[in-house]
Amino acid sequence: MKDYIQDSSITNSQILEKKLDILLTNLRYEQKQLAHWKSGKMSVTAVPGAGKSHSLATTAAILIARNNLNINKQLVIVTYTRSAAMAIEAKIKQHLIDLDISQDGFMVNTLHGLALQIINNHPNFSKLNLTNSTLINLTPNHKIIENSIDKWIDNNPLHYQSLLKGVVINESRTEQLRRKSILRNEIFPRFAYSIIREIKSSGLTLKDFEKINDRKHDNYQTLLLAVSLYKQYKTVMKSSNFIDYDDMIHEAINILDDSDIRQVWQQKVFAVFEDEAQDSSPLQEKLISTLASDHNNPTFEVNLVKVGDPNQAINSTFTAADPIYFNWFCEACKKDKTLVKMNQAGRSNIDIINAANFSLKWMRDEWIKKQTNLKNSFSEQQTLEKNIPFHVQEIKLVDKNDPQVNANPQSSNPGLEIHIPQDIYHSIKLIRQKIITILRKNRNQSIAILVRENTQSHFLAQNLKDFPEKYKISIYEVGKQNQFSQIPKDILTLLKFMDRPHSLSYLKNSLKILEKQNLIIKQDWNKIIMNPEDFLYSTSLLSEPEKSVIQARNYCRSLLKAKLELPSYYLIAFLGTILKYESMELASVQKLSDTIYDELNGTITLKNIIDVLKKIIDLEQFEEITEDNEQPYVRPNQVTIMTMHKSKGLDWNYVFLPFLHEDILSGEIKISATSKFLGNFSLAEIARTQIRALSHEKYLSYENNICTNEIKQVWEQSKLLKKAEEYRLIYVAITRAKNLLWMSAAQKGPSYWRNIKEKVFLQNKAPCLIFSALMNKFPHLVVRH
Ligand SMILES: Nc1ncnc2c1ncn2[C@@H]1O[C@H](COP(=O)(O)OP(=O)(O)OP(=O)(O)O)[C@@H](O)[C@H]1O
Repeated sequence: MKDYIQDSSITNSQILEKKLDILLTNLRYEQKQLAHWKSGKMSVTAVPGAGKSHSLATTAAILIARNNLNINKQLVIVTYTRSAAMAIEAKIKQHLIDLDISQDGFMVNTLHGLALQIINNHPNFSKLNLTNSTLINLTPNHKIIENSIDKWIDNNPLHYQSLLKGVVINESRTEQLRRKSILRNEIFPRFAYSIIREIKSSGLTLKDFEKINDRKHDNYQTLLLAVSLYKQYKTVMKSSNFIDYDDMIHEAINILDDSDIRQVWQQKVFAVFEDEAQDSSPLQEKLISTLASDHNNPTFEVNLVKVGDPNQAINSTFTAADPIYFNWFCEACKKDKTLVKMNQAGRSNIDIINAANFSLKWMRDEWIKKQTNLKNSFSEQQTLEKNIPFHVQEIKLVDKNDPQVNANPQSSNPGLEIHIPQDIYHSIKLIRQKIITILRKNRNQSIAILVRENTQSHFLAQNLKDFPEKYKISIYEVGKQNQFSQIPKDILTLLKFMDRPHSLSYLKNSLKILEKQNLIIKQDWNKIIMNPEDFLYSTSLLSEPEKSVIQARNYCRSLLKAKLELPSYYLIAFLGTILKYESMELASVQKLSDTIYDELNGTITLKNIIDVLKKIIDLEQFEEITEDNEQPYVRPNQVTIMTMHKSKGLDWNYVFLPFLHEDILSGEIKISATSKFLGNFSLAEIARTQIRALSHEKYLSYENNICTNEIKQVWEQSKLLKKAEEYRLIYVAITRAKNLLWMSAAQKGPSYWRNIKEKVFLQNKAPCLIFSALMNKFPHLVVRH
């Protein structure tokens, strides 16, 4: 390269062309198809590790250079998390620096960031007044949700009664009180939270919902309940002058309805590239396809490229994302011959690739088997077959002379180990030995232990805590860092209780936090605190409660005593001690306390503290103190402990997947015992499945029975979708490993992972189904201990 740069007869544009050629040559054949995109719609579906992010960044740089993109004509890249946006932006910038061209021909943004930019650019056209409104981060316990529920109950007494009645008839007054408390404080908040997000992202309007009025409904009229609660929420939000994150996307779409504004944006946008497109929703689709259209020729093909892997969709059971939209986009591109498949991946060793390919095929076959058992009508069966939530894909090794250094790394030992330790402590012992051996040989290796739940991360971290000192190996427990964001919310909950101890919900929420911190024992609080007064100040007329209840009561009483006895400026620090926070968490508590008192500027009362803290939480203004705010998940000589969900998009040399047990990885939706009077299902999940089905109807040419079927059938459907997502989660985890994938399912483990102390009772555990299938497929790699 240096030769031609120094050759004075070569012009700058020739040098640029040469550099672009090199960039292109360094892509694989499949990746080049993306880099050759010129206009129109294209879909790229790629196996894990195929280089989606890598080739997207290279393609962006080539397009920016070849089309002279600049601040007035930009390539827009949309991703789903801020960290992914930052990573892609850094890669593109580096290419542009190497190419010696300006860096303003592109923008990388999350969808919300993009929406905010549109709103801010046209403040006079926006109905949302971002300066006078409060942007809230919706949670199930948010006051707005509580208010919406209360209003809905007042306005819909008959519908409410039918829910209270449930399917288990019990008219006793105590039972009625209990049900009221559970509906109001448990079922409705979760229901409202999930349907609000689902409806908002569904792309459905209230008009769309009107058409379901005449259809048959289930006994609880779940869909109608969802829509009327949603309407109530909108009214309450409006009257409080609040907006939520999804309002911003709606508002950006509304602003773009204006033809002049649309023209400005469509002329500015060269094309839109969407990364992780399997996580898209109809609302997002609407915004980006508007931006990607040609203003002068609206019937022309959109300049839209979607890149994703449908088999890595792991957000659809807790957000409104749904891989089905990406699949449909791929189908459309296939017809137009603009579907690109990237099947070669250089990330992993061949044994890991074989395990991943086998797992995916097994998952798909299993799902089809289950689905066939659920045979509905013929037409439904056909639709379901078309919408199998696993894409047929096989990861292939890269060719010889691949541009990736050390592609498909080889090792003298197998790249897959399947262990069956005696119990979870034995698993830890094996993991410890293996890590020490790996890093003794080569300190440059990166290692991750991926688990299903944060409680398991914590257990692992506790059992590896001597590593930094004894073996000079760093331990990074990711969940622990993230728990810090919970600190202000937990403190607020306790303060609210201290302010109004007779509020049933405040008391219950506080008990849950004490429970989460392992300070008190988990129990059915609905029964115990039905009357807060009795619970807090029991009189001798009432029978002596159990020890565990007394313990909980003492904690609550000490909170109330602190309110009376401590100066207000000391309350937050006091709560940090009560909750037994550790050093880094306590530093965050101190920072929080300082921030609040600075804001209050002298007038410190409990009520004022609560008000300021609420504002801080709603505006997400508080940044906790963490060991490293950049959260470097992949580092040499470090063991990163995190959940499988968080691991998406990352890779490590060595990946450990311990505790692969069926009870935790079955994908069963857990229904709390207290809510069973409604039936053996989750009302929130029923509504989500129905809303999704209705939203799919917009793309299908016929009515989708799922939204009006009997609850039993809808529930079966919800369960299947959840199971499919759980399977995909394991697929994501498996495909993170480069050199070695170490899997285990111990024969004995705890029934409950929270707060595992020495000598906890262990019970027999069944391995999860995929683990058993892998054992059967690769018996020579199984180590029984
Ligand atoms: N053409 C290439 N030349 C060099 N390295 C490459 C090439 N393609 C991919 N890689 C490397 O392969 C690894 C995986 O790439 P990348 O992370 O882009 O894959 P991905 O498809 O986005 O993965 P995932 O599906 O897991 O998110 C990275 O280390 C990347 O640098």
